Amino acid sequence: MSLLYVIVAFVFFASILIARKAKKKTLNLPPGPPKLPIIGNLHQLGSQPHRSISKFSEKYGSLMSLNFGKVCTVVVSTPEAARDVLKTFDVDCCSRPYLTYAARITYGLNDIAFSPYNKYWREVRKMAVVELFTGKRVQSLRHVREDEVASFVDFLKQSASAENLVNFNQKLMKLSGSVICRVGFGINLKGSKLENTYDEVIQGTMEVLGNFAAADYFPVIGRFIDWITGLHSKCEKVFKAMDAFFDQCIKLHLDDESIKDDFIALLLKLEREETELGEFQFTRNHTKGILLDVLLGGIDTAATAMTWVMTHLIANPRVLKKVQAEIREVIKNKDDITEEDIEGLEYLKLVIKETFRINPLLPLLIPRETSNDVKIGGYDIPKKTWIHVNAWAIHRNPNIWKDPEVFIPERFIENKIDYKGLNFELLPFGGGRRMCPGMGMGMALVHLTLINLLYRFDWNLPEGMEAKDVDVEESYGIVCPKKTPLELIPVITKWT
Ligand code: HEM
Repeated sequence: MSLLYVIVAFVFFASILIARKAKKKTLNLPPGPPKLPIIGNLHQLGSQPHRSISKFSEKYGSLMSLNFGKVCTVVVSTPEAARDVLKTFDVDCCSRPYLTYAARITYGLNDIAFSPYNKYWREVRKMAVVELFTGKRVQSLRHVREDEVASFVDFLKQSASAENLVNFNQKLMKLSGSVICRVGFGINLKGSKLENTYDEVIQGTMEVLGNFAAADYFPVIGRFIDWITGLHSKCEKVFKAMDAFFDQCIKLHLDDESIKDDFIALLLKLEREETELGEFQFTRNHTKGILLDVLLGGIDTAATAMTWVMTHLIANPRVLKKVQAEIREVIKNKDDITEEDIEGLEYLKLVIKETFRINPLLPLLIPRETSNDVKIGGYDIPKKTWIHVNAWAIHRNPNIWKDPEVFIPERFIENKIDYKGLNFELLPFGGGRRMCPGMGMGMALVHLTLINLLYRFDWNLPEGMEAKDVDVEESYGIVCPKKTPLELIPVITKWT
């Protein structure tokens, strides 16, 4: 009798497997390069996946299939295909894949950026857009940006007097971190007990999330590999440090109820009011998950964007001269530079756009996952396929951009393409439902800082170096920074 059960079970499972295989065979999947058994195309990613993938897309087209271990992915690399994914079929393509270490660090996906597309995400994203990232809130926090930029300018004056080199990668990260800590956590980092913990938390989290995680691609054995490489224990260590950091920041708020205007105060209010998000009630873990998004989303991005703008300006003296002339003409000896001043600075806006085109900070955005079977461009894309939108490839497509490798802000004079999610040719903030909600906040700091840097100071390269020697190579991580630090000497001017 029991043998009969075994045979029936065997026939049942075998027929499911055969049916699945048959279905897969009849699917019209996007084309892609040949794959190796088990690892698929992982060996072809290289140290800069956005670049290697772009090369394959030139051969296989705007929608291309790749396999990474057990994961099936589709890479999107033209504006038309990006429009399909981010607009026409956005609702089917806007979930996120389960990433093992992101899940741990976000308190079980209780955040916005890594949460799958579900009722919780829809509610929390709505809350964030209405409460945390509104234009009004960005405005109300301008005094923080102005204070921090002013003390950065003081630091630059001292460096200029001593003719010291300033490491932009490092110093702009500090500036951006100080702003986010005040805006998000209500703490003044400088000289505080949390300063060292903060460095450990930020760097550690970026490293854990930027590392290759075998667990995401190979069931069972992947976790073992991560355990051997030390990623697992590193993640646990970083998680503990981060959790302790959040607890200390939250305690400061609970001890002093007069702290009202930052993100923690707002999130604690939602906890107290027992706000409902979908089927869930807003808890401390949600507060911490969202704080993590603010740390990750807010610090590296703005700092790296400013470093890239300065890098391209130094490498292109003609553009630097032109943008400084514009700023000095518009600001005209006004000492209190404000964020509104960006309005009159048309050329600076073009410089920033061109920087985002040539160096999108997240070249493959954040991976998406289909939540239904979907047909795009005549191809079948099954449920649970990962989708990478290769913004880097789109930004360098020679059919859209003439001389795509060259830094030419003037290309945007006639061309009205913008980065606010409506033009699929330029996607530094992504697009569709998952588009970056912190764009206004990030850009406010980028604008104010750049106006100050370019209005008040001239900039010299280190002794013996010329503009043509400036290295514009990027390295790969969760955000793509300049590979070698940008080091410049500030020079006092009559506008300082
Ligand atoms: C120059 C600055 C910034 C750039 C270039 C940038 C870029 C991006 C990109 C490319 C995405 C992925 C979009 C997608 O998957 O389609 C994203 C998502 C996100 N960003 Fe930003 N970002 C910036 C600033 C900020 C700031 C200041 C915050 C918060 C304080 C923030 C919070 C987020 C969050 C929470 C998400 C996830 C959205 C979701 O999945 O629903 N970002 N950002």
